[in-house]
Amino acid sequence: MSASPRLQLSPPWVKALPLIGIALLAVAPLLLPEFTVTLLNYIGLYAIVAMGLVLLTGVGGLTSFGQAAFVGLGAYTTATLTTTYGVSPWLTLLVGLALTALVALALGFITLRLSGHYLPLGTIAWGISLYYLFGNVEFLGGHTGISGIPTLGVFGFELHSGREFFYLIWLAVLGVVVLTRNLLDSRSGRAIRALKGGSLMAEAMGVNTPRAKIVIFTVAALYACLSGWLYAHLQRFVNPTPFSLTQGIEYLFMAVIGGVAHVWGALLGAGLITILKQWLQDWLPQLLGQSGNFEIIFFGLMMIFILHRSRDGLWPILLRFVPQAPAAQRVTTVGQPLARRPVVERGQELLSVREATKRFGGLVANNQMSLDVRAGEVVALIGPNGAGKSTLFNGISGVDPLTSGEITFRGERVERLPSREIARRGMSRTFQHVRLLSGMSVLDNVAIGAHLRGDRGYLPAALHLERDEEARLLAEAAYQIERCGLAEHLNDAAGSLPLGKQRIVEIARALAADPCLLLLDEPAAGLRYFEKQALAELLRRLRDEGIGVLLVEHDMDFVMGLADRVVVMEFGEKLAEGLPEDVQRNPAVLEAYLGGVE
Ligand SMILES: Nc1ncnc2c1ncn2[C@@H]1O[C@H](COP(=O)(O)OP(=O)(O)OP(=O)(O)O)[C@@H](O)[C@H]1O
Repeated sequence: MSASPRLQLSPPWVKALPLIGIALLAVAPLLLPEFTVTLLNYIGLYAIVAMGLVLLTGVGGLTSFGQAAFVGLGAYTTATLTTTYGVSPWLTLLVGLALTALVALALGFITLRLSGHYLPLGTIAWGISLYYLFGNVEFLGGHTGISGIPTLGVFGFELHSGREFFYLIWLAVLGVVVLTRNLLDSRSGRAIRALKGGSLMAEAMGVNTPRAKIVIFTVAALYACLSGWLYAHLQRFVNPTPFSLTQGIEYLFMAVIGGVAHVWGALLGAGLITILKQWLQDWLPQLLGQSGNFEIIFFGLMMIFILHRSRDGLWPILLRFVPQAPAAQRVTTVGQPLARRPVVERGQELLSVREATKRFGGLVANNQMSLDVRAGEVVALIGPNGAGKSTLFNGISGVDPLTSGEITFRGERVERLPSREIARRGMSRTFQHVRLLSGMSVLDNVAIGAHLRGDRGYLPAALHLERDEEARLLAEAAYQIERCGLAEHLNDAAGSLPLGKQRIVEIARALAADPCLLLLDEPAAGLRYFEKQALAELLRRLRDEGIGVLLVEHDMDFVMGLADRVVVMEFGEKLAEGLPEDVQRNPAVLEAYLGGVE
């Protein structure tokens, strides 16, 4: 399958920017004074930590104030093992990374269950705890610290000076940039990007969101550990001060001010804050006539100002002055399309709901509701506002489980399964209130629907060893977009489309999962006449292919012209069920639902 997204050409100099940056970095230590090289070294070290925060906070939406403690873990591990036990620094890097991964997994399992402001508070708690651990444990040198940390040797060449160290630090920065960008540009990356504001939708598409959170938490901690390891061997001395909560806040400043959701924002933020800090530390005491950490006050004010002006930090502002990077042609011709689920024989029962009841406190939103859907039929679920239709959808799809009742999907009881497990069994849905990731392209949004059709994990993604699978996922997404009539919007931001089209994007996303049962919650709302006709035509084609469709819709012409059977709800209960023509003549339905109008 191939698709032809719009391809724009980018000015060659924009494409060359990273290469120009690398060339400048290569010659920098040869030309710049010692002081500037030292400053650049620190910018590199901080940028590595900030990059982790871009992933964790900017993209994943999980705020952490405790990253400095992980930097300390990396620094103290190598400081202790090299000075006390004479272990090779390269081995201590591996030990530090392993230890950090263990600590991050343990802390992540506890902390990431917290939501809202409890999560940042949790990170503050363990950030402070680790800091005091460094200062109070005797064999870690207490507040005096550990000195005499050996230099690093690379291929027999000892890195004694900052100039020599420069290349190692910036190689690490480059590595972290590449890993992060690779990770975000993948199936796993889409799962991570869905965490901020789209967890419920992502789970319904089969994403294991708790796992995604733990992974980015651990990756951010590992970046911090790497930075700490480099720091310890650059300074050759460690004490607890650089790993305090204040430094943790400063890392967050860097990520937020630079551009919290942008990989390059981490570099910008680290550079800006480090240079500003240096400058302010020189000048503010002179201006104010006394010494103190006045720069922190300045950074606080700057943060508030920038967040007022540009919530996404400075990087997006900078981008405005650069000719827009084009939407890359990401969909390519693929040899082998994704495998499809075996088709369920037409007429075979797909879904059976029995006595479904859902209570919200004292309110009974669904009361003893029962319905069936077979393969190759369209069942419409109708009823006045507040009848309980969306609640039933949420119960069936596992998004908000029932209070009681049974749901059998393809012969298996599923009412206690999480939504991602129900999705895995072939049920896919859209939402009444559209749940798209509005800043992401239509292509990426739809590709989330195909999440369960790939299996390459986070590590292959970071190393870009999953390109073949990724190409097939994107080709599938592009095919479904084309099938739903949105090919011209492939690379548009999903949030830029009118609401009606956003609903169609949701259908394409659901179809990308290769479902045997589709739950569509008000798919025709906001569509114009011809768009509704096209949608009805698409749903008829799906029915002919053997897919079962359960549809909530208020547009009666649309429903009656399409549905094979209609189930009517009122006050959470089933009022009537039957063929469209029978339901339309049912006096109870006319009275209660259609207000007695024929
Ligand atoms: N999370 C919730 N907490 C409390 N009450 C809820 C919740 N979700 C739905 N309800 C209530 O349950 C009832 C059924 O709502 P539901 O959204 O399922 O109806 P609906 O038939 O889909 O209506 P509409 O056609 O307007 O979307 C309503 O009274 C609603 O206020």
